[in-house]
Amino acid sequence: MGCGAWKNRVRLGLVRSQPLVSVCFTMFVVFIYFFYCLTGSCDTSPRPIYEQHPSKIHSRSSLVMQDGVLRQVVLDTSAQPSPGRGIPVVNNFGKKRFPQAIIIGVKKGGTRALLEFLRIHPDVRAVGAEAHFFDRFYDKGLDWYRNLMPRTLDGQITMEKTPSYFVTKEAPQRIFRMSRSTKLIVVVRNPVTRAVSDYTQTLSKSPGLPSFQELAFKNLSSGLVDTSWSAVQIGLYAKHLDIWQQYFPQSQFLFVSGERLVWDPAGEMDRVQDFLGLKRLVTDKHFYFNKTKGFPCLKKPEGSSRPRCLGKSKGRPHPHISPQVLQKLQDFYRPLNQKFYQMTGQDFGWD
Ligand SMILES: Nc1ncnc2c1ncn2[C@@H]1O[C@H](COP(=O)(O)OS(=O)(=O)O)[C@@H](OP(=O)(O)O)[C@H]1O
Repeated sequence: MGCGAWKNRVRLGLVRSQPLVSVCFTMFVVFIYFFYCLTGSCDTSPRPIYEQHPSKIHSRSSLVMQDGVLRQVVLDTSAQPSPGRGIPVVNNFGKKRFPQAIIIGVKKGGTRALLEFLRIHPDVRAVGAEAHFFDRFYDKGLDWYRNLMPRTLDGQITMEKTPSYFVTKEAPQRIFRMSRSTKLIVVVRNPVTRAVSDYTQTLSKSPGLPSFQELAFKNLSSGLVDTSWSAVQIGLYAKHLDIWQQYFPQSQFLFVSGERLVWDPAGEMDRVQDFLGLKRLVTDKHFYFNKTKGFPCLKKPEGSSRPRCLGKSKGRPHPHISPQVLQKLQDFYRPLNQKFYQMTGQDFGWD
Protein backbone atom coordinates (compact mmCIF):
# COMPACT_ATOMS: atom_id res chain seq x y z
CA MET A 1 0.00 0.00 0.00
CA GLY A 2 1.38 3.43 -0.99
CA CYS A 3 2.07 6.22 1.44
CA GLY A 4 -0.62 8.40 -0.19
CA ALA A 5 -3.21 5.74 0.54
CA TRP A 6 -2.08 5.56 4.13
CA LYS A 7 -2.31 9.33 4.39
CA ASN A 8 -5.89 9.22 2.97
CA ARG A 9 -6.85 6.57 5.42
CA VAL A 10 -5.41 8.56 8.28
CA ARG A 11 -7.18 11.71 7.12
CA LEU A 12 -10.48 9.83 6.80
CA GLY A 13 -10.02 8.35 10.20
CA LEU A 14 -9.88 4.84 8.78
CA VAL A 15 -6.57 4.26 10.42
CA ARG A 16 -5.93 5.90 13.70
CA SER A 17 -3.05 3.93 15.02
CA GLN A 18 -0.01 6.08 15.89
CA PRO A 19 2.67 3.55 14.68
CA LEU A 20 1.34 3.67 11.14
CA VAL A 21 1.60 7.45 11.08
CA SER A 22 5.22 7.14 12.24
CA VAL A 23 6.00 4.61 9.50
CA CYS A 24 4.51 6.90 6.91
CA PHE A 25 6.43 9.88 8.23
CA THR A 26 9.68 7.86 8.24
CA MET A 27 9.10 6.79 4.63
CA PHE A 28 8.49 10.41 3.70
CA VAL A 29 11.76 11.48 5.38
CA VAL A 30 13.69 8.65 3.70
CA PHE A 31 12.24 9.61 0.33
CA ILE A 32 13.30 13.26 0.80
CA TYR A 33 16.76 12.12 1.92
CA PHE A 34 17.26 9.94 -1.19
CA PHE A 35 16.12 12.76 -3.43
CA TYR A 36 18.58 15.09 -1.67
CA CYS A 37 21.38 12.57 -2.12
CA LEU A 38 20.65 12.24 -5.82
CA THR A 39 21.62 15.88 -6.18
CA GLY A 40 25.02 14.99 -4.67
CA SER A 41 24.47 17.18 -1.64
CA CYS A 42 24.71 14.55 1.08
CA ASP A 43 28.28 13.37 0.44
CA THR A 44 29.52 12.27 3.82
CA SER A 45 32.73 10.71 2.51
CA PRO A 46 35.97 12.44 3.48
CA ARG A 47 36.81 15.48 1.38
CA PRO A 48 39.86 15.18 -0.84
CA ILE A 49 42.89 16.38 1.03
CA TYR A 50 43.29 19.44 -1.13
CA GLU A 51 39.75 20.59 -0.46
CA GLN A 52 40.46 20.36 3.23
CA HIS A 53 43.75 22.21 3.12
CA PRO A 54 44.90 23.70 -0.13
CA SER A 55 48.45 24.26 1.06
CA LYS A 56 48.88 20.52 1.35
CA ILE A 57 48.35 19.81 -2.32
CA HIS A 58 50.64 20.75 -5.10
CA SER A 59 49.05 20.85 -8.50
CA ARG A 60 47.10 17.65 -8.61
CA SER A 61 45.47 19.22 -11.61
CA SER A 62 47.90 19.99 -14.31
CA LEU A 63 48.33 20.90 -17.94
CA VAL A 64 49.14 18.38 -20.58
CA MET A 65 49.48 18.58 -24.31
CA GLN A 66 46.78 16.56 -25.99
CA ASP A 67 46.51 16.81 -29.77
CA GLY A 68 48.60 19.93 -29.66
CA VAL A 69 46.24 21.63 -27.22
CA LEU A 70 46.99 22.44 -23.61
CA ARG A 71 44.39 20.84 -21.41
CA GLN A 72 43.88 20.89 -17.68
CA VAL A 73 43.79 17.39 -16.30
CA VAL A 74 44.01 15.82 -12.89
CA LEU A 75 47.43 14.29 -12.36
CA ASP A 76 47.61 10.86 -10.83
CA THR A 77 50.97 11.28 -9.21
CA SER A 78 50.41 9.66 -5.89
CA ALA A 79 51.64 6.13 -5.44
CA GLN A 80 49.00 5.42 -2.84
CA PRO A 81 45.28 5.94 -3.17
CA SER A 82 44.11 9.10 -1.51
CA PRO A 83 40.58 10.32 -1.04
CA GLY A 84 39.34 11.84 -4.25
CA ARG A 85 42.24 10.45 -6.30
CA GLY A 86 41.56 10.86 -9.99
CA ILE A 87 38.40 12.88 -9.39
CA PRO A 88 38.52 16.43 -10.61
CA VAL A 89 37.89 18.68 -7.66
CA VAL A 90 37.59 22.41 -7.82
CA ASN A 91 39.74 24.06 -5.22
CA ASN A 92 38.11 27.32 -4.34
CA PHE A 93 40.58 28.39 -1.69
CA GLY A 94 43.03 31.14 -2.47
CA LYS A 95 43.54 33.03 -5.68
CA LYS A 96 45.04 32.40 -9.06
CA ARG A 97 48.07 34.63 -9.37
CA PHE A 98 50.88 35.19 -11.81
CA PRO A 99 53.95 33.22 -10.84
CA GLN A 100 56.29 35.09 -8.56
CA ALA A 101 59.08 32.73 -9.61
CA ILE A 102 59.70 30.87 -12.87
CA ILE A 103 62.19 28.16 -13.71
CA ILE A 104 63.17 29.55 -17.12
CA GLY A 105 65.79 26.97 -18.12
CA VAL A 106 67.69 25.24 -19.30
CA LYS A 107 66.32 22.34 -21.26
CA LYS A 108 67.81 19.08 -19.94
CA GLY A 109 69.42 20.95 -17.05
CA GLY A 110 67.43 19.19 -14.32
CA THR A 111 64.41 21.51 -14.33
CA ARG A 112 61.87 18.75 -13.66
CA ALA A 113 63.82 17.47 -10.69
CA LEU A 114 64.00 20.97 -9.23
CA LEU A 115 60.29 21.60 -9.68
CA GLU A 116 59.33 18.26 -8.15
CA PHE A 117 61.62 18.89 -5.18
CA LEU A 118 60.11 22.35 -4.70
CA ARG A 119 56.60 21.01 -4.80
CA ILE A 120 57.21 19.19 -1.54
CA HIS A 121 57.34 22.58 0.11
CA PRO A 122 53.96 23.53 1.61
CA ASP A 123 54.39 27.15 0.52
CA VAL A 124 54.97 26.37 -3.13
CA ARG A 125 52.30 25.56 -5.66
CA ALA A 126 53.22 24.98 -9.27
CA VAL A 127 51.78 24.10 -12.64
CA GLY A 128 52.85 20.53 -13.33
CA ALA A 129 53.22 20.72 -17.11
CA GLU A 130 55.20 23.31 -18.99
CA ALA A 131 52.98 26.33 -19.70
CA HIS A 132 54.98 27.64 -22.70
CA PHE A 133 53.16 30.95 -22.41
CA PHE A 134 56.06 33.32 -23.04
CA ASP A 135 57.21 31.42 -26.10
CA ARG A 136 54.29 29.59 -27.78
CA PHE A 137 51.04 30.87 -26.35
CA TYR A 138 51.71 34.53 -25.70
CA ASP A 139 48.88 35.62 -27.99
CA LYS A 140 46.41 33.94 -25.64
CA GLY A 141 46.90 36.79 -23.22
CA LEU A 142 47.85 37.22 -19.59
CA ASP A 143 44.42 36.26 -18.24
CA TRP A 144 44.74 32.90 -19.96
CA TYR A 145 48.15 32.46 -18.39
CA ARG A 146 47.00 33.36 -14.89
CA ASN A 147 44.11 30.98 -15.26
CA LEU A 148 46.57 28.11 -15.79
CA MET A 149 48.02 28.71 -12.35
CA PRO A 150 46.95 26.78 -9.27
CA ARG A 151 45.24 28.75 -6.56
CA THR A 152 47.46 29.97 -3.76
CA LEU A 153 46.86 31.34 -0.32
CA ASP A 154 48.58 34.51 0.86
CA GLY A 155 52.18 33.66 1.58
CA GLN A 156 52.34 30.78 -0.89
CA ILE A 157 54.43 31.06 -4.03
CA THR A 158 53.03 30.31 -7.47
CA MET A 159 55.54 28.75 -9.85
CA GLU A 160 55.88 27.26 -13.28
CA LYS A 161 58.76 25.86 -15.31
CA THR A 162 59.27 26.13 -19.04
CA PRO A 163 62.94 25.59 -19.93
CA SER A 164 62.61 26.99 -23.44
CA TYR A 165 62.05 30.50 -22.06
CA PHE A 166 65.77 30.86 -21.47
CA VAL A 167 66.49 30.71 -25.22
CA THR A 168 63.43 32.67 -26.36
CA LYS A 169 64.49 36.21 -27.29
CA GLU A 170 61.08 37.73 -26.50
CA ALA A 171 60.66 35.99 -23.13
CA PRO A 172 62.68 38.45 -20.97
CA GLN A 173 60.71 41.46 -22.13
CA ARG A 174 57.39 39.61 -21.87
CA ILE A 175 58.07 38.43 -18.33
CA PHE A 176 59.29 41.88 -17.39
CA ARG A 177 55.99 43.33 -18.67
CA MET A 178 54.03 40.83 -16.58
CA SER A 179 56.02 41.63 -13.44
CA ARG A 180 59.43 43.20 -13.16
CA SER A 181 59.90 41.55 -9.77
CA THR A 182 59.59 37.98 -11.08
CA LYS A 183 62.31 35.73 -9.68
CA LEU A 184 64.10 33.72 -12.32
CA ILE A 185 65.69 30.35 -11.71
CA VAL A 186 68.06 28.83 -14.25
CA VAL A 187 69.25 25.26 -13.81
CA VAL A 188 72.47 24.94 -15.76
CA ARG A 189 74.52 21.90 -16.62
CA ASN A 190 77.77 21.40 -18.52
CA PRO A 191 76.70 22.41 -22.04
CA VAL A 192 78.43 19.35 -23.54
CA THR A 193 76.54 16.86 -21.34
CA ARG A 194 73.42 18.92 -21.83
CA ALA A 195 73.80 18.67 -25.63
CA VAL A 196 74.24 14.89 -25.37
CA SER A 197 71.16 14.67 -23.15
CA ASP A 198 69.19 16.74 -25.67
CA TYR A 199 70.42 14.52 -28.50
CA THR A 200 69.46 11.40 -26.51
CA GLN A 201 65.93 12.73 -26.16
CA THR A 202 65.60 13.50 -29.89
CA LEU A 203 67.11 10.11 -30.76
CA SER A 204 64.52 8.36 -28.62
CA LYS A 205 61.80 9.95 -30.77
CA SER A 206 63.62 9.71 -34.14
CA PRO A 207 65.82 6.61 -34.15
CA GLY A 208 67.17 7.33 -37.68
CA LEU A 209 68.85 10.54 -36.56
CA PRO A 210 72.42 11.24 -37.85
CA SER A 211 75.19 10.74 -35.31
CA PHE A 212 75.91 13.31 -32.60
CA GLN A 213 79.18 14.31 -34.20
CA GLU A 214 77.61 14.79 -37.62
CA LEU A 215 75.07 17.18 -36.12
CA ALA A 216 77.41 19.00 -33.75
CA PHE A 217 80.23 19.71 -36.20
CA LYS A 218 80.30 21.23 -39.64
CA ASN A 219 83.82 19.93 -39.87
CA LEU A 220 85.17 17.73 -37.09
CA SER A 221 88.86 17.86 -38.03
CA SER A 222 88.90 21.65 -38.03
CA GLY A 223 86.67 21.65 -34.94
CA LEU A 224 84.08 23.86 -36.65
CA VAL A 225 80.95 23.59 -34.51
CA ASP A 226 77.48 23.92 -35.97
CA THR A 227 75.96 26.52 -33.66
CA SER A 228 72.70 26.45 -35.58
CA TRP A 229 71.94 22.99 -34.17
CA SER A 230 69.64 23.63 -31.25
CA ALA A 231 71.41 21.12 -29.00
CA VAL A 232 74.57 23.21 -29.35
CA GLN A 233 72.81 26.58 -29.45
CA ILE A 234 71.04 26.18 -26.11
CA GLY A 235 74.41 25.71 -24.39
CA LEU A 236 75.62 29.21 -25.36
CA TYR A 237 74.52 30.32 -21.91
CA ALA A 238 76.36 33.67 -21.85
CA LYS A 239 74.72 34.73 -25.10
CA HIS A 240 71.21 33.98 -23.85
CA LEU A 241 71.80 35.45 -20.41
CA ASP A 242 72.95 38.68 -22.00
CA ILE A 243 69.39 39.41 -23.17
CA TRP A 244 67.87 38.58 -19.77
CA GLN A 245 70.29 40.88 -18.03
CA GLN A 246 69.01 43.80 -20.07
CA TYR A 247 65.73 43.47 -18.18
CA PHE A 248 66.43 41.96 -14.78
CA PRO A 249 69.04 42.74 -12.12
CA GLN A 250 71.44 40.08 -10.87
CA SER A 251 69.55 39.80 -7.57
CA GLN A 252 66.53 38.35 -9.37
CA PHE A 253 68.41 35.39 -10.83
CA LEU A 254 69.35 32.15 -9.20
CA PHE A 255 71.63 29.80 -11.07
CA VAL A 256 71.27 26.25 -9.89
CA SER A 257 73.97 23.73 -10.67
CA GLY A 258 72.34 20.79 -12.44
CA GLU A 259 75.31 18.64 -11.43
CA ARG A 260 75.05 19.53 -7.74
CA LEU A 261 71.31 18.97 -7.85
CA VAL A 262 72.20 15.31 -8.49
CA TRP A 263 75.01 14.78 -5.96
CA ASP A 264 73.74 17.14 -3.24
CA PRO A 265 70.04 17.86 -3.82
CA ALA A 266 69.46 19.10 -0.27
CA GLY A 267 72.39 21.53 -0.49
CA GLU A 268 71.10 22.99 -3.74
CA MET A 269 67.56 23.11 -2.34
CA ASP A 270 68.82 25.23 0.58
CA ARG A 271 69.99 27.83 -1.92
CA VAL A 272 66.71 27.72 -3.82
CA GLN A 273 64.57 28.02 -0.69
CA ASP A 274 66.66 30.94 0.57
CA PHE A 275 66.35 32.68 -2.78
CA LEU A 276 62.58 32.26 -2.74
CA GLY A 277 62.33 33.47 0.85
CA LEU A 278 61.02 30.11 2.00
CA LYS A 279 61.73 28.26 5.20
CA ARG A 280 64.22 25.47 4.61
CA LEU A 281 61.66 22.70 4.88
CA VAL A 282 62.93 20.54 2.01
CA THR A 283 66.00 18.93 3.50
CA ASP A 284 68.18 15.84 3.18
CA LYS A 285 65.43 13.93 5.03
CA HIS A 286 63.40 14.05 1.83
CA PHE A 287 65.97 12.40 -0.44
CA TYR A 288 67.62 9.06 -0.90
CA PHE A 289 70.00 7.98 -3.61
CA ASN A 290 68.53 5.29 -5.82
CA LYS A 291 71.50 3.18 -6.95
CA THR A 292 69.60 1.54 -9.81
CA LYS A 293 68.53 4.85 -11.27
CA GLY A 294 71.76 6.59 -10.34
CA PHE A 295 69.86 9.68 -9.18
CA PRO A 296 68.35 11.08 -6.02
CA CYS A 297 64.70 10.26 -5.53
CA LEU A 298 62.06 11.53 -3.13
CA LYS A 299 61.46 9.49 0.00
CA LYS A 300 57.84 10.53 0.39
CA PRO A 301 56.49 12.90 -2.20
CA GLU A 302 53.34 14.82 -1.35
CA GLY A 303 50.26 12.61 -1.26
CA SER A 304 52.27 9.40 -1.20
CA SER A 305 53.75 7.16 1.40
CA ARG A 306 56.10 5.51 -1.07
CA PRO A 307 59.39 6.77 -2.50
CA ARG A 308 59.29 8.16 -6.00
CA CYS A 309 61.92 8.71 -8.65
CA LEU A 310 61.41 10.83 -11.75
CA GLY A 311 60.17 9.02 -14.86
CA LYS A 312 62.17 6.98 -17.35
CA SER A 313 62.84 9.96 -19.60
CA LYS A 314 64.79 11.62 -16.77
CA GLY A 315 68.19 10.19 -16.09
CA ARG A 316 68.29 7.84 -19.04
CA PRO A 317 71.53 6.35 -20.40
CA HIS A 318 73.29 8.36 -23.09
CA PRO A 319 74.67 6.81 -26.28
CA HIS A 320 78.43 6.42 -26.47
CA ILE A 321 80.11 9.42 -28.05
CA SER A 322 83.83 9.39 -28.72
CA PRO A 323 85.91 11.26 -26.11
CA GLN A 324 87.59 13.17 -28.93
CA VAL A 325 84.25 14.58 -30.08
CA LEU A 326 83.30 15.52 -26.55
CA GLN A 327 86.68 17.16 -25.96
CA LYS A 328 86.36 19.27 -29.10
CA LEU A 329 82.96 20.46 -28.02
CA GLN A 330 84.24 21.17 -24.53
CA ASP A 331 87.04 23.28 -26.09
CA PHE A 332 84.48 25.18 -28.09
CA TYR A 333 82.40 26.00 -25.02
CA ARG A 334 85.32 26.88 -22.70
CA PRO A 335 85.54 30.64 -23.42
CA LEU A 336 81.77 30.94 -23.35
CA ASN A 337 81.60 29.10 -20.05
CA GLN A 338 84.23 31.44 -18.61
CA LYS A 339 82.14 34.40 -19.68
CA PHE A 340 79.08 32.82 -18.11
CA TYR A 341 80.96 32.30 -14.81
CA GLN A 342 81.86 35.99 -14.84
CA MET A 343 78.32 37.09 -15.58
CA THR A 344 76.83 34.94 -12.83
CA GLY A 345 79.66 35.24 -10.33
CA GLN A 346 79.68 31.45 -10.04
CA ASP A 347 82.16 28.85 -11.24
CA PHE A 348 80.25 25.73 -12.24
CA GLY A 349 83.44 23.70 -12.68
CA TRP A 350 82.78 22.46 -16.18
CA ASP A 351 86.29 23.20 -17.46
N1 LIG B 1 66.76 13.38 -9.39
C1 LIG B 1 66.85 13.27 -10.70
N2 LIG B 1 66.27 12.24 -11.35
C2 LIG B 1 66.38 12.15 -12.69
N3 LIG B 1 67.01 13.04 -13.47
C3 LIG B 1 67.60 14.08 -12.86
C4 LIG B 1 67.55 14.24 -11.46
N4 LIG B 1 68.24 15.35 -11.15
C5 LIG B 1 68.69 15.86 -12.28
N5 LIG B 1 68.32 15.09 -13.32
C6 LIG B 1 68.68 15.36 -14.70
O1 LIG B 1 67.58 16.02 -15.32
C7 LIG B 1 67.79 15.85 -16.70
C8 LIG B 1 66.53 16.24 -17.43
O2 LIG B 1 66.44 17.63 -17.32
P1 LIG B 1 65.09 18.41 -17.43
O3 LIG B 1 64.13 17.90 -16.42
O4 LIG B 1 65.42 19.85 -17.35
O5 LIG B 1 64.61 18.01 -18.87
S1 LIG B 1 63.50 18.74 -19.76
O6 LIG B 1 64.11 19.92 -20.34
O7 LIG B 1 62.37 19.06 -18.88
O8 LIG B 1 63.16 17.74 -20.78
C9 LIG B 1 68.19 14.41 -16.84
O9 LIG B 1 68.97 14.29 -18.00
P2 LIG B 1 69.40 12.86 -18.60
O10 LIG B 1 70.32 12.25 -17.58
O11 LIG B 1 70.08 13.16 -19.86
O12 LIG B 1 68.14 12.09 -18.79
C10 LIG B 1 68.97 14.15 -15.56
O13 LIG B 1 70.35 14.08 -15.74
